[in-house]
Amino acid sequence: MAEKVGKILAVDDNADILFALKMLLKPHVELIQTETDPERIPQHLSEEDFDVILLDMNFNKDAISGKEGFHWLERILEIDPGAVVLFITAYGDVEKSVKAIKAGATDFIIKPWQNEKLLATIWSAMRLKQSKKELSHLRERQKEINTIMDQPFADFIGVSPGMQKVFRTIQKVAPTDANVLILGENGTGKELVARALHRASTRNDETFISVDLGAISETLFESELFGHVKGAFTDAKADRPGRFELASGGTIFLDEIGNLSLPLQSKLLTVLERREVTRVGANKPIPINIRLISATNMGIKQMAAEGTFRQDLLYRINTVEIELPALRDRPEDIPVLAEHFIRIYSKKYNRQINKPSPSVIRKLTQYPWPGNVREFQHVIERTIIMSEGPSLSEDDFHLSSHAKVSEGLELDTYNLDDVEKKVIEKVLKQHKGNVSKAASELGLTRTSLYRRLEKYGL
Ligand SMILES: Nc1ncnc2c1ncn2[C@@H]1O[C@H](COP(=O)(O)OP(=O)(O)OP(=O)(O)O)[C@@H](O)[C@H]1O
Repeated sequence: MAEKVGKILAVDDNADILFALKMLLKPHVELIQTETDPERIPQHLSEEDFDVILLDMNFNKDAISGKEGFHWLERILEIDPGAVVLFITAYGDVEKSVKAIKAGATDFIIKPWQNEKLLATIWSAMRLKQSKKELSHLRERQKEINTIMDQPFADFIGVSPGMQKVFRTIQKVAPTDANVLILGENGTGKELVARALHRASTRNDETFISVDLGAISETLFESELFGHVKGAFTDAKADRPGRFELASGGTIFLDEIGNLSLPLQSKLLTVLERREVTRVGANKPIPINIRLISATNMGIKQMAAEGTFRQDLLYRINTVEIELPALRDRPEDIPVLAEHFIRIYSKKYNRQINKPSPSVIRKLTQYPWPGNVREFQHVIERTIIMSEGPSLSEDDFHLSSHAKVSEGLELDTYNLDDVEKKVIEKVLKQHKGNVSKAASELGLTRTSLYRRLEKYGL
């Protein structure tokens, strides 16, 4: 190792041992701090951020029980739960090493040691510390991102009886760890419900990982969800954890679960039953501890009855169901949502916009909102950008293009899939094939639109 890396604290009552460690480690590490008095450990920890702590198991001369070492291990982990501690003892045996590791030590070094072996153990402990640091850094980032992302839409708006019922269910279910299935059309706020459940759960300090199952291709499914080891396939250049592993301790949100093919449903079911994942190319399963929240806009019970969605998987995921009503079915929410988004976008675009007039609210309430709140939000944003004065008038809201689409649509069938296909074709044509514009018009995300294009072979 050319560059000196890592800071090490070695604690042993035998000064000769410490001297030998210092001589061995000095050429390789950034700092090797030695200490004969374990009472001074807390002070060292407060002064320096050590990567690895080498800790003697017996401090009293002739002691062999290791009790003192265990006491200090406990103290160190109290001060820094992420500390990486290697026990040193001359009396090491299998039983004690197992006990030490159970108590939170990372590994075990037996005196007298072989230099090569000792160095190898220290390097791997150092790598572990590095990944622990990265993980905690990622967690902090995720927390920060969650707060930032939640901020503009922190308010989950809804005064209608339908939404009030949803809020009550969230409050009741969030702390229970029960698997939740969220049902509702596109843009009704399913992801908001999932995040609200996570925030109100006991796991709220941990990660919330959202996976759009509809956007993951069949071939990448396992590697994305369960991870892979280096060399498992051509593009696997390094070990990589999957989403389940990343979500462990926290919540995983599987969006668009109804889009999974039957073979992938079986793979998912196995993971949920065993509560462990095996990275692609590995043979050792990794236990996972997750809260599962799923969502779909499809008629999943119908699919289960028809055999396109596994009944046993449905039972696994829907301990509790939360159904989000479509926006057209909760007109009471239109005025509050309008005020909410006007507040957000007038701030974003630095505009002074008044509360919407009753005639504007009437117009917004009469429109059927096929893309639900997402579409509503886009319309408000677009209208604020295009409007001139502080008051929005009815004419500022251009909702007619949607009406035209449906007016000009010649239907020779009422099969919903065929209707959806026709509407998509029409809107795409209207936007000259521009997927972003078409998606926005349809109140869909680009990914959702792409998925539909694939589904209908467009
Ligand atoms: N009740 C609500 N209050 C405030 N904002 C909402 C509400 N419902 C939805 N939204 C907003 O609408 C947009 C769509 O919501 P979300 O992504 O949660 O819907 P979804 O049902 O998961 O959509 P999809 O099925 O397309 O994935 C988001 O920007 C969200 O913040």
